[in-house]
Amino acid sequence: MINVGVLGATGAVGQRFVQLLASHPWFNLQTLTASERSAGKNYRDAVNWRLDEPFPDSVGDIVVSKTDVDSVKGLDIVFSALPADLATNLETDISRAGVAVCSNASSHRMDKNVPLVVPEVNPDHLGLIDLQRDSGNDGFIVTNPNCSTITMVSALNPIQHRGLSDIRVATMQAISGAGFEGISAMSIYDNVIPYIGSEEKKMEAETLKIMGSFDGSVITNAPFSISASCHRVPVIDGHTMAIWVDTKASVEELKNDFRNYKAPFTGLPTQPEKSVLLFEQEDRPQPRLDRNRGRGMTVSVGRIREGVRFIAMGHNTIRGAAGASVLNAELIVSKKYL
Ligand SMILES: NC(=O)C1=CN([C@@H]2O[C@H](COP(=O)(O)OP(=O)(O)OC[C@H]3O[C@@H](n4cnc5c(N)ncnc54)[C@H](OP(=O)(O)O)[C@@H]3O)[C@@H](O)[C@H]2O)C=CC1
Ligand SMILES: N[C@@H](CC(=O)OP(=O)(O)O)C(=O)O
Repeated sequence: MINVGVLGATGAVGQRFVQLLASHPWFNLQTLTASERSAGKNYRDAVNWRLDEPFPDSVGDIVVSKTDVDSVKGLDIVFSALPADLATNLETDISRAGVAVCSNASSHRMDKNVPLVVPEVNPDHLGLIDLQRDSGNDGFIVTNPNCSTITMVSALNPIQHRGLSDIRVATMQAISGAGFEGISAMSIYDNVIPYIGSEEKKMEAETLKIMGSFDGSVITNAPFSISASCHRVPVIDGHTMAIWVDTKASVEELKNDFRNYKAPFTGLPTQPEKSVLLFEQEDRPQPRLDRNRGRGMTVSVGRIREGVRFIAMGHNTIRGAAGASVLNAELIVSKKYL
């Protein structure tokens, strides 16, 4: 078994990590950290469990640790669900202490030697781990993208080989993306908020890195332009987006690409049967009906029309956050980086 911990284990993403790791077949969840407010309490007393899934009793007696390097030294992997300002230095320090960090936080995503990975899209970018290890330290940082970015690149991946240019996207993002205390009911009920801080820049920059090519030493950005407009809507979980792409391929060719798409690997425990699912019905996908497909790991697409325009939707705290990080860790193990 591989010994793992979760940083920020009491938060919205942290609870998803705990749910996914409590009975994971490869990973032994040993350490849970949070703020000084929670440290020293049993996890069951520290956490306000807010997921639909039942609280995993097997981890209830773990005593929550402070979030520092000493608390996680000796673990094989830590999963980070920390606020980005805290993650910046701490993730670096933890990796320098010899621990592999699989992070959800945005702090290191665009660092030159840090892989920003969606396993189905750019597994080869894990090669950057070797460059991080050039300094003689076994630890490293691997990141997963922003939740909207993950949904979009997962949906573009099956059709990227057609040659894409001038990508435009308009998102409709769930409120769980802002964290448990992130947005008040008075702000979002009966409303749409046409602004999510830094989200558009992240979608644009991260997509070009992930869909770019890696030659063993540097990543060259993907050769298309991308323009994003991001909006918060009153949905609990599941980010939906309308995507426009310029391509010479026909609608029927693109539908066949989605129908025939297979992930480039098998056998990872968190991998869904279908990473991308094409809906033929004209009113799907919908977040309430489709976000839990593939245990929250399937990205659903539909309404592919001339233009070319289509809809994509993914569970933002599973496929878009904790599940993405756990799948990255499984890929890291399967590729023998650990
Ligand atoms: N991939 C993606 O797109 C997504 C990424 N995220 C990212 O994941 C991270 C966590 O987000 P989310 O779960 O929504 O946030 P929450 O606010 O729900 O949780 C924050 C967590 O961090 C802990 N924490 C807060 N302050 C401190 C501190 N000073 N020292 C130590 N621990 C602290 C909290 O502990 P306590 O309970 O004790 O206060 C809690 O466990 C963020 O970086 C966010 O941007 C989020 C959603 C999707
Ligand atoms: N900003 C995203 C969630 C998030 O935290 O993104 P990031 O991991 O890029 O900070 C949302 O609100 O839906």
